[in-house]
Amino acid sequence: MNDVVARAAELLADHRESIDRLDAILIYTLGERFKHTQQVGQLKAEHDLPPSDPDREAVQIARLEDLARRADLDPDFAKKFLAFIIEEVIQHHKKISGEQ
Ligand SMILES: C=C(O[C@@H]1C=C(C(=O)O)C=C[C@H]1O)C(=O)O
Repeated sequence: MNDVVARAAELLADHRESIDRLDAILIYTLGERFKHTQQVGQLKAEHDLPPSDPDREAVQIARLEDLARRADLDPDFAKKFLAFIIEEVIQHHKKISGEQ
């Protein structure tokens, strides 16, 4: 292996190490987020509140789009990512309330 190829392999390994570390942060962060949303689901079920809250979601989407711009992340991607997570949360809330 020449020096250039060896250096590229080193850089690749460094990037992959960072990616693995950040993926772990994402997973643990999502785990924490779901613990809170499960508690919200319990509260909603106990007080007969609907599983979804579109007004709250609109505020969250606007906030995340703004954060994404500041973080050099595509705001459309941030919006789709949040929508994907919220959809899963709403399914959990429906299950908790016995609606599903
Ligand atoms: C967690 C809630 O329930 C739903 C899920 C949300 C979320 O995952 O952030 C946001 C709004 C609701 O549609 C909530 O009402 O706060």
